[in-house]
Amino acid sequence: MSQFNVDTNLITLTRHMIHEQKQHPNAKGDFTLVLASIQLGCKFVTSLVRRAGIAKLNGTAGTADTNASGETQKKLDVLADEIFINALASSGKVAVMVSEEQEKAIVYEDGRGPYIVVFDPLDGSSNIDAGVSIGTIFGVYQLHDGEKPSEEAALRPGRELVCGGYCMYGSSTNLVLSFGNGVHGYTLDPTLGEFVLTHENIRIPSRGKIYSINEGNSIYWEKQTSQWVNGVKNPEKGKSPYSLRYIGSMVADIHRTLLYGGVFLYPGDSKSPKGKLRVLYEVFPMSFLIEAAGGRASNGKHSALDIVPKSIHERSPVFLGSKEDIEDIEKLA
Ligand SMILES: O=P(O)(O)OC[C@H]1O[C@](O)(COP(=O)(O)O)[C@@H](O)[C@@H]1O
Ligand SMILES: [Mg+2]
Ligand SMILES: [Mg+2]
Repeated sequence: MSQFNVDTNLITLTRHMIHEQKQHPNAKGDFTLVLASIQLGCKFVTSLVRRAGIAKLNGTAGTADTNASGETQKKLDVLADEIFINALASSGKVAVMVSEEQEKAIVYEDGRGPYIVVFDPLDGSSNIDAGVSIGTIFGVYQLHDGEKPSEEAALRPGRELVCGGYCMYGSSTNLVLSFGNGVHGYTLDPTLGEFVLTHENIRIPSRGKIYSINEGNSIYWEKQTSQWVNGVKNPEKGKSPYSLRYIGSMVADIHRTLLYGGVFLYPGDSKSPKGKLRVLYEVFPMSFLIEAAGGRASNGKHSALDIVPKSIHERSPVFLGSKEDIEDIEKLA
């Protein structure tokens, strides 16, 4: 801190990465480049989100196209996808990309690598036009020694992630990530253009007071979900019921869950037995963060990080949050 009460020694994500790189004498800086490209993507998307209404970037993309999950694409979905693909490609270190908005994986067979990046370029699309928080979700894997880049190479359990995170475009832009040991949050200083460490070592409370689920689907729920939700709404005498919070942007709902505790649920139901959220670029990175923060990530039966996806846009039910709450849900399976 300077004599004028200005922190002249800010810990930024870039600085953190350089520090991490120095801890590994054999590191060539490849991962630092990948993360620099993710940071660039997040800053670029921030600038578009902030100007979306003025620059007429709200609304659908205007094509008859839907993405691989059959959802109509918004203009910002398409732009964010292009931004991240270009940024990651220019790092020269990403051999395989899987995006929500691309039907097939993008595979580079020109010897670049060694990373695989899976991402949801813009999460919470339905909230874009209302100015509600949205985000980007990403996960990074490393190709095994001698492994050729391919779409199949991305079909690995979430436990093998080397990094998982999200960027939330809300009242501020927050980048939250983990390399497996601890979860840190950085806030974009719009004047510096840098992500500054603001939330060091985030730990999720072991039990929460909030449940987060699309309750409009309750007529379709399976017994496990109905029983647990009914339980927290109608507690035994002397205990308070849980509060309901549901934004409808996974990034924003998980951000709150990480900071305040509680649960975020997108279960399977009779309408959609596998739920809605996609394993590779929604369930895995968020599960990785939740578990690294001391919480529990489940598909209702076992850790969501142990799912082995068979296709890149596969879905899974997901139950994320405070460890004791999620264990209670698993006991009802
Ligand atoms: O409207 P629903 O069915 O409650 O679904 C909400 C969920 O869908 C999502 O918007 C899906 O993400 P995309 O916007 O990336 O397709 C999640 O962010 C959110 O948790
Ligand atoms: Mg999403
Ligand atoms: Mg999306």
